[in-house]
Amino acid sequence: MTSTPVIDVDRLNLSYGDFHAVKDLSFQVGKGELYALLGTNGAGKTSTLEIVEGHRRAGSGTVRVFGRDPRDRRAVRPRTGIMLQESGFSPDLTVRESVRLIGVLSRREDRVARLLDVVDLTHKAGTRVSQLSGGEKRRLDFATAVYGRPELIFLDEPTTGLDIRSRDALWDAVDRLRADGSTVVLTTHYLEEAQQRADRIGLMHRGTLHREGTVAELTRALPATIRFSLPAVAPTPPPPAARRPDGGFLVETFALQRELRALLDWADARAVELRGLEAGPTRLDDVFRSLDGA
Ligand SMILES: Nc1ncnc2c1ncn2[C@@H]1O[C@H](COP(=O)(O)OP(=O)(O)OP(=O)(O)O)[C@@H](O)[C@H]1O
Repeated sequence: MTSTPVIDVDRLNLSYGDFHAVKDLSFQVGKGELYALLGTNGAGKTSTLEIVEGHRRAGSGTVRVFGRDPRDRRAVRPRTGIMLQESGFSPDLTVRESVRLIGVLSRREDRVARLLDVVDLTHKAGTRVSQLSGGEKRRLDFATAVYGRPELIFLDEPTTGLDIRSRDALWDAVDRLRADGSTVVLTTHYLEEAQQRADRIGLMHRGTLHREGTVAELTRALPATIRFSLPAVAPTPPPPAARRPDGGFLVETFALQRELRALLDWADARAVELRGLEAGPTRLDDVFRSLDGA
């Protein structure tokens, strides 16, 4: 990382009683990066982000955001937008009032109408928060997190409950913010979103950063896969194709093109149909599954 990192976490530890939830965790996020902090359930992502966001005190270690202690709220908060998993809006406020209130608290400049347009809630501006659907509340959360185009944005499971159009709109808005230089920290259980969007991924498991890198770096160590199934009367394909418990076949290989060609030649020679054929590099899901034994 060439310039000073926006987020610098160094040997962070946190315990709840005698349970060691975050163990010697170190990572950095550079300016303009989209960093996805992913992990298994209970890995310690939320605990870590609560500390980085200034909501929780570290047990030990150092955390710096813009070179400051994140608990120095006056210095850090105006430069930061946070979309939490659970919104803390008053149910009696309208959508417009909620955005305006967060805007005042953020001490950033923006136009409420612009924000409502970004998240397609203009037609709900006068509606009380208590009357919004789950997806609409999530869009309101996003609007308040990006009020005033903050330099650093935390998105905690941002697309949970959003339909496909709203997801696309949210990512378009994130792309525009990134084009303006914003740094984004994302947590999500939708791995394909992280795979598509993240510059780098930190993979947490049981309190530690198990692996870190670009998607290519994380998936390189694992073989590519070919998946297919065969009609009931077809001959058995030669190794390395192996039958899976669901009756389909799986080839794991570091020579994807060669194995795929061999398989297609084998099928052509026998006039066998390869049903549901899929071939490609390892997905992030497979990296996750490899954590199970870790
Ligand atoms: N207030 C608390 N008191 C005691 N234990 C806690 C507390 N908060 C979290 N934990 C424990 O610390 C561990 C890490 O929790 P955390 O919420 O940070 O994980 P996470 O990676 O965000 O998980 P998930 O993906 O399931 O949301 C879990 O085992 C959890 O049970």
